[in-house]
Amino acid sequence: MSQVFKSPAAYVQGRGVAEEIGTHAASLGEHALLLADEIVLGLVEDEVLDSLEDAGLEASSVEFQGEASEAEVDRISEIVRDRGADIVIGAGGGKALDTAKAVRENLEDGAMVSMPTVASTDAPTSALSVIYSEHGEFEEYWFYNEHPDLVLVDTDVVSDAPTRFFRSGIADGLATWFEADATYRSDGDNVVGGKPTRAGHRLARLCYETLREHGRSAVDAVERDAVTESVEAVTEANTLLSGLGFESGGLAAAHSVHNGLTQLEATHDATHGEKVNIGTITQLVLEGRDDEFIEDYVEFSREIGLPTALSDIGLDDPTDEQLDIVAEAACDPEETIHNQPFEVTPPMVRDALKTVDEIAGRVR
Ligand SMILES: NC(=O)c1ccc[n+]([C@@H]2O[C@H](COP(=O)([O-])OP(=O)(O)OC[C@H]3O[C@@H](n4cnc5c(N)ncnc54)[C@H](O)[C@@H]3O)[C@@H](O)[C@H]2O)c1
Ligand SMILES: [Zn+2]
Repeated sequence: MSQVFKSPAAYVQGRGVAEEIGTHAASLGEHALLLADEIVLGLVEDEVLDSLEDAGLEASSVEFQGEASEAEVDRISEIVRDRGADIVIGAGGGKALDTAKAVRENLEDGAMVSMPTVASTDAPTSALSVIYSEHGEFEEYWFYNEHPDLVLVDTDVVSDAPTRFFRSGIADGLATWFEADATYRSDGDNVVGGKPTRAGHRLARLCYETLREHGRSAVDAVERDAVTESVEAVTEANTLLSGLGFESGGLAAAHSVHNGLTQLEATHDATHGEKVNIGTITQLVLEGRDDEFIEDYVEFSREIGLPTALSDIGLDDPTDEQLDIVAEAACDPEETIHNQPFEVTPPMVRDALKTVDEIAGRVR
């Protein structure tokens, strides 16, 4: 099978770049529709619509209801068609962006712009949506041929958002390296339909190194709504490097465990990245990493303020039956856990999850 690397056409990041969105989006179409929830509209709507209009585009907005579900995609697609828009701009967290990507698929020759207002996931750059039931359980991935035409990240907006999102994005980015490396070692498939290139693998490594080198002080800065060079570095790692790294590098156990965890309603208040961090530590245990390595990862997670115990993501005293549900879902034949360079079975995942919990109790 061939090696494949894919990416968005353009990536723009910096302080105040929301004001420039019109300049960057002008060549993509004629009528832009901004999709964002009430909170995010309150933050960026005026600025974005003004910038689009100043660049000669027609511009309007629609309120996102919060879940990246098939029903929401259908509802928004109809609004976009009614208005005759040819550019969909998703602004907000991963769910708003994933919904905007799915809506673009329903347009003929439509363009799509990702404008993450939190550096919480690596969703902005990818050509896929993670689709949930209307009640928030993971359902499936929808894959597309086209990437976002533009990804635009305003670091002033990102640093003003609650720090929890920024921490969660770091977790999503840390997982990228372990998953891309597992895929590389197993000669598994990446997410864009091929074998990983050296670029996909090395960008995942650069993501990890950037987060380990700048993560702590970037979190300190964001706690005070400050933008520093470390905040720029971590925003790029969480968004661009993690995005290219996971898609062209490949996913493995950490995200399958995340998907399994979403089966338990008790985890629904934990963010994507928070659940992924439990998935990463589970992957390290599955891989039989030595104690020092795992303890170092757990300690770093703590310093960043990321969950390391099941109770940190809402699972106080989970029963074996609950952990079996998670493990079964994580080992679904469609899951990326099978990119690990060894066979993974549900009992292995259940036992790794229990061990992760015990390690978290010991490593303080
Ligand atoms: N498609 C992909 O490649 C991919 C990759 C990773 C994650 N995901 C998906 O992304 C989703 C998780 O995304 P998420 O963690 O960003 O959460 P989210 O999209 O569920 O929620 C983000 C929340 O942050 C709020 N918000 C956004 N910007 C803000 C700001 N500047 N200030 C204050 N509040 C702000 C929004 O109102 C919303 O409530 C999951 O559905 C996950 O599966 C997709
Ligand atoms: Zn993720």
